[in-house]
Amino acid sequence: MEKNLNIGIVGTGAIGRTHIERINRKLQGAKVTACADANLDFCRSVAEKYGLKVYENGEDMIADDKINAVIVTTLDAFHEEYVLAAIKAGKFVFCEKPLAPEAQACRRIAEAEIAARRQLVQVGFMRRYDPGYRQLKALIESGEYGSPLMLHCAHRNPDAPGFTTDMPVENSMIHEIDVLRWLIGENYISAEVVFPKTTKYAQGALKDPQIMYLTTESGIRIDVESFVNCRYGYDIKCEVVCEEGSLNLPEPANAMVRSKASRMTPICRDWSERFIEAYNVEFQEWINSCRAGVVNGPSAWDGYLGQVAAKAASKARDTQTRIAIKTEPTPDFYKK
Ligand SMILES: NC(=O)C1=CN([C@@H]2O[C@H](COP(=O)(O)OP(=O)(O)OC[C@H]3O[C@@H](n4cnc5c(N)ncnc54)[C@H](O)[C@@H]3O)[C@@H](O)[C@H]2O)C=CC1
Ligand SMILES: O=C1[C@H](O)[C@H](O)[C@@H](O)[C@H](O)[C@H]1O
Repeated sequence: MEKNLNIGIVGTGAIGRTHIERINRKLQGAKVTACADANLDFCRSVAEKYGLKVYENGEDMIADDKINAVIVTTLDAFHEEYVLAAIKAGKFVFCEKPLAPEAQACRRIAEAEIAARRQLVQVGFMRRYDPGYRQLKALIESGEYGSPLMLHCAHRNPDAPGFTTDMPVENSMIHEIDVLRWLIGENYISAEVVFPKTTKYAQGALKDPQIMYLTTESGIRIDVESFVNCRYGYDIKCEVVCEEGSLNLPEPANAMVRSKASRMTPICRDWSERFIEAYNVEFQEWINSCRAGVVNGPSAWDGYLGQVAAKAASKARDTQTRIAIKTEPTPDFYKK
């Protein structure tokens, strides 16, 4: 049996700490043993809590022979440098979404991986590991309900302090962009974004809600509502309308409470709660695959395809026109 992984994490912020907690206190086969972060003081406090070694910079940690695998949970703008450092060091690297804010940066990472002749990168598109989305994929692939024709989706947050109009597509709906392409097995050919009436709860100039329309190669029409100030909870919906049936993403199994002549079923408050099982499955499978020497989760090319679509949707939003989504042919290196 392969030895346990010693993982180094760059980025001890909100989601970085949830990943340390799940790997070191719940999952098997690996431990986060080291960390680095631009905010060194806070990084030290996290290291003290979990007994980690602190590195003053991420590159030194990544290069250390004692580190077998890397997790990147910094702000988006710094993903590329650390992912490239991990590839250069020949180490498996899990990078939270997005792989990088610009599609060309994702291409640079893919080219570095191809040059290294080893697939080392996995991108944190955790919805592919959610049991509900996996059920939907199995139902579609069964063929029992005919072909998908339309998808109706919603991605709602109770609130989103500091959100600006450019964020719903590239920070939030990037999840739908990836998971829906995985779900139906088709690439996108165009994007549009429209603005319904803005809620009074939108801060500053934020336009909220927004609706993104995607069209796939075979003509499937997808609408994704992003409503980041819905007030009532964190609510994710996905309906796949097929020729002979409608397939719906299951709600999390929260107990219904009957009290005072009423019924109440709690709704999740954020993604860490709604997708807790997806994150755990995602990381256990990543750990297992790293120990086996072959990673097979969302690749750097998936990261590139997602970013190209997201940038097209952003341009559609800013120009209020339909924008074509054009990607480079998939390199043989990434063909399953
Ligand atoms: N998969 C998912 O559902 C989610 C993914 N994310 C992604 O995770 C990443 C982190 O998000 P949060 O934890 O919410 O942000 P955060 O702001 O809480 O943490 C980011 C951390 O990065 C550190 N940092 C910034 N620049 C750095 C640099 N140059 N070198 C090293 N460290 C640096 C900051 O000091 C901070 O500790 C983002 O890319 C975000 O898109 C975030 C939330 C959910
Ligand atoms: O990555 C995420 C989370 O997973 C949520 O789904 C989004 O609403 C959030 O904006 C984003 O940071």
